[in-house]
Amino acid sequence: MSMELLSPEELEEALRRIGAERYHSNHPFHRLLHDGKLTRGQVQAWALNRYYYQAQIPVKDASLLARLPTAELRREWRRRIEDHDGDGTRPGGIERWLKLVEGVGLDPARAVSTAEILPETRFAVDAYVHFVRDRSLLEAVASSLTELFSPTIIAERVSGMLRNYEWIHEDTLAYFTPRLTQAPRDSDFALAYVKAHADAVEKQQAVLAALRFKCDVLWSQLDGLYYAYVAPGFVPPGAFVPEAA
Ligand SMILES: O=C(O)c1cc(C(=O)O)c2c(n1)C(=O)C(=O)c1cc(C(=O)O)[nH]c1-2
Repeated sequence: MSMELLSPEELEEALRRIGAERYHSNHPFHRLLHDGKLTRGQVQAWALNRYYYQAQIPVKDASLLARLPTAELRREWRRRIEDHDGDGTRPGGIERWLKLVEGVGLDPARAVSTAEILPETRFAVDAYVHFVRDRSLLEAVASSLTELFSPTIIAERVSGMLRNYEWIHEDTLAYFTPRLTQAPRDSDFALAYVKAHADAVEKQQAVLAALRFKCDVLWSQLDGLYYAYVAPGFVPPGAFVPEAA
């Protein structure tokens, strides 16, 4: 790996290469999900586990927000929290994810309790929250950059799932529609921040490592789902067990 100072454009290219190699769009569970190869119980397991990620996103954003030094930066980041928590009148992402859980046939209270999620989900999501809390502000911002790649996977997932599961309807997947505009807005801001502030070799290397870490957070959640619900199918004690189809 070269350890030269990259131009901002080269840094962006290096970040995008990490996404091309490591983003969870390359995971076999994602393919099975959008190709219609999963049973309803397996899709339920995905929705139930992914809820924990959704629920912790504003928690990690609140810890990041607290460290931003200016009103302008805080205003920008605050929007992310509102997107997920809602404003008391319009539902936010957490509430919309619960509609998805309900839409795939599970009681949303089972997602909210988090009692039945996989240990991999809990460890990976908690590691993300702790990373953002404990690392530099620059690394924390950089770890959100997987969102550069999410519009593509979301478009793939939504069209694939609507095409391939007759029991999934458009309103079930409504969670994802606002993400297609929120994610580019958020990641454009984070990318500009990172390109402006990663002005030394060590900072650039830390930024690249932060994005690799975050790809691992997403990847290991799908690994957990695959191991428990696809093959070999070892569901950890206490975790969600799909009803027999
Ligand atoms: O559907 C997806 O594949 C996907 C991926 C990601 C991501 O790349 O972290 C996020 C989301 N969705 C998402 O809905 C979301 O709100 C979100 C927030 C963040 C973040 O790191 O701050 N990532 C993501």
